[in-house]
Amino acid sequence: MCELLWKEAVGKREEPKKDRIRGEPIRARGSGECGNCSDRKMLLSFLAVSSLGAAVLYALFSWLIPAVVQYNGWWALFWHDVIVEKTLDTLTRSTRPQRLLRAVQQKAIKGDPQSVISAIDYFCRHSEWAMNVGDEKGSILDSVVCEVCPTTALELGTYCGYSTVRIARLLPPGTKLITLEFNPAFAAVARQVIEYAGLQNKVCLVEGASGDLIPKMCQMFGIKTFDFVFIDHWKDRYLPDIKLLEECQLLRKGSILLADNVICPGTPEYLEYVRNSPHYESKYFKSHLEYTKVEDGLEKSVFLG
Ligand SMILES: C[S@@+](CC[C@H](N)C(=O)[O-])C[C@H]1O[C@@H](n2cnc3c(N)ncnc32)[C@H](O)[C@@H]1O
Ligand SMILES: [Mg+2]
Repeated sequence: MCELLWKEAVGKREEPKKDRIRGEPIRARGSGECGNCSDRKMLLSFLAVSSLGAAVLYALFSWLIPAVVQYNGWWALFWHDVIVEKTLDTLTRSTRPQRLLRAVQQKAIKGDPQSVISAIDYFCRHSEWAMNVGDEKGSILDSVVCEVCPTTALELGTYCGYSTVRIARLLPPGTKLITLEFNPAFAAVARQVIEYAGLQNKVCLVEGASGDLIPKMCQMFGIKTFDFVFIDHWKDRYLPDIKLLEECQLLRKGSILLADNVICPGTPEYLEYVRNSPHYESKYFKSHLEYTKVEDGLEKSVFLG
């Protein structure tokens, strides 16, 4: 009986092939083992290698990459702005500003600017990083706007309208914020974000390049000088554009310039200029690159005339 059961159990295995001349079983080449043993060994090594690979990938994505991009500015921008954004754009067939707008429409309360700001910050901390000034530097921006209490205000670089909403919600009645954005797709999203926050009457979003629009401020809006300018467009434009504001006499004694990202990605020529020019008194506010732990800050410069 036992013999029968044993045959039943092992009988289905292939008989090892035998050497035709010597009649001995042929062993698996090189290993000194039978074919089945070597298959099992291969399977085990495959499982070991793939589990090791999975563990390495897990460590990479759950720990190493987040740690590196939290503390290294170059990697943070490359990871969030190139790798993640392009991948998500391709996978979701939408753009980051469109995804950000959807988050606002789903999470924020219409007509409530604070809820729009919170919805964007939540989206950027939990779903996708985006190049808004962010909550940490945003509170410095808020305090400067409150201190200046401007009657004329200009923003260079709107993107999705996050800082526009932050500034406009604090403006005294009757003050309009002029914000410039040269990317039509970003401008279209920003208009919807500003309208969702109920601030469309306090903001004038102009589509176009700062270099072309700054000289037209008087002609377009009858503006003589700006009390407050928030500078947050492409970093190589900071210096030429404040020189343009000076040339067009759009700065008065006491006008305040607040420049974002002076450390990361950085604006060395601009900093050198405002810190060494006798026409400015400048102060650095240390903070972090939006939604990371990388050092960045805002430079507040008072125009002395
Ligand atoms: C860093 S984002 C602005 C972020 C925004 N201030 C915020 O904190 O929510 C910079 C924006 O400036 C725009 N920009 C860059 N150079 C510009 C220029 N010369 N004129 C107008 N817009 C510009 C870009 O298209 C981009 O949307
Ligand atoms: Mg910025």
